[in-house]
Amino acid sequence: MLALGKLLELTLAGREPAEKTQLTVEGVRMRWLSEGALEVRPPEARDNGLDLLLSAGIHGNETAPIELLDRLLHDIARGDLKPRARILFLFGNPEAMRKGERFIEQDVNRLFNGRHEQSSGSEALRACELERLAASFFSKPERQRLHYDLHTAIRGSKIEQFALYPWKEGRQHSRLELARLRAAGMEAVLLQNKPSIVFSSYTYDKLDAEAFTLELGKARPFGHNEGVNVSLLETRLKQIIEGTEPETAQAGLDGLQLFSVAREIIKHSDAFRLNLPADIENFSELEPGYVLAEDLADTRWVIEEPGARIIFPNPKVKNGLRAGILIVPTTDENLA
Ligand SMILES: O=C(O)CCC(=O)N[C@@H](CCC(=O)O)C(=O)O
Ligand SMILES: [Zn+2]
Repeated sequence: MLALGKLLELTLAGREPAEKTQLTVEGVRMRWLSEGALEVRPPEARDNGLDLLLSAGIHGNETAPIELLDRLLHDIARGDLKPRARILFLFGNPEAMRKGERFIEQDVNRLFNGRHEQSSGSEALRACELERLAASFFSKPERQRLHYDLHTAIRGSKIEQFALYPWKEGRQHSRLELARLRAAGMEAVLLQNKPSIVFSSYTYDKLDAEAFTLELGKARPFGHNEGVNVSLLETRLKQIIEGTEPETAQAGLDGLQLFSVAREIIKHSDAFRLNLPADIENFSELEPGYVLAEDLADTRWVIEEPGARIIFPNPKVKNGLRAGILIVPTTDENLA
């Protein structure tokens, strides 16, 4: 296999490849751009006009998505997968991946859309570099732009695989993209309703990509991901890459559950308390009247919304950041 197919090995070893560009037997050009960043370009005659950004390892301990991208890259480097799309593979936080940690000093996925400029340190620099790499990749006009930022969650989930769909003023969420996600195994989608500082929001908002964060299961160390079943997603990604994706019937969304954000729970101070068991699962329902969280100055987060559920509860985040999202079921009536 071509050395550049071993991007994960290079990244985990903190090594730069001797040769920065290589051609597969199929004439596919692989170009190492920077640590954890590799561009794949099909021969011009085979290029179908899709620019696909696949990122993982934004959180260094979320290894199932990293292993998935590694498998795809190996297949391309061996000539077993024959891309018709241009692809950018990104491993988001190499330093944290090497240490098996979510992040080192600060969460890279809270540093996009301008936030890295108000910060310092290696993770702020990395967020800036990821924005630059994505912007340069998505700078070609008249091409379709798609970004999947792959994650696994800190805790177990009543709904294992789901997507978060960013928001932008004046832009409608696409039914076709949701149908594609359903075919890729996603069981639910959270339709965001305000701007955000995560990577997929940056590529959606600033680079006009169709962009999603995908949650694929629970985070585990490398080699321990047999419980994370990514087979449907993997099949779909291979089809997208090879341009052989079957048409998706978009009318009914095939049972895909839709949610919207009711409220983001923001931790304001060290006095913040989240009144949930440590092992609570994502998508657990909370009854109206329940005091979910308390903070300084008698701030209380009381559930008011019927059908409310919690995702990503995390009282350990830094002050000023999201310590959970309260979501409610929604319908497909506003989809484009
Ligand atoms: O399990 C958790 O608490 C977090 C899992 C995770 O990393 N989720 C992403 C979601 C990004 C988004 O809002 O689109 C994150 O929190 O960065
Ligand atoms: Zn993550």
